[in-house]
Amino acid sequence: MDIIFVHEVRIDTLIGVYEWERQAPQTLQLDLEIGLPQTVACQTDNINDTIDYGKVVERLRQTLAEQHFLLLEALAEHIAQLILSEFGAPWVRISVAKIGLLRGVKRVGVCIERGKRL
Ligand SMILES: Nc1nc2c(c(=O)[nH]1)N=C([C@H](O)[C@@H](O)CO)CN2
Repeated sequence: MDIIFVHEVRIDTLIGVYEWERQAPQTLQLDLEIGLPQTVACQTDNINDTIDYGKVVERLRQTLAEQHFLLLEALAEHIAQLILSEFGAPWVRISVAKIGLLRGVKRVGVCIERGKRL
């Protein structure tokens, strides 16, 4: 299975379990690995035969402007299901991190995998 990766995507969104976190957006850093359903684009050189990572990032920004979550886990699950269903990927790994939230910690977050590696 071939994999498209999109690393260090920064997106501002309302996220968090505490009231103060729902007053102002926080910057999240996302890393995505997306399994490709087929390898045909390697031969055809055609964007229509693969998953366009530009469209993935655009869709991420759109959905996180519209939907807000309490937990990083729920946000990661939402993104994973969106990529599996809308982009036809068989497998995804999604990491979502808050930056500089805890003193002395660069990033905190979650990483989930969904679907099947072909
Ligand atoms: N496993 C998790 N732990 C925590 C989360 C989370 O989303 N997943 N969130 C918080 C708070 O929102 C935190 O970011 C603010 O102090 C705490 N722990």
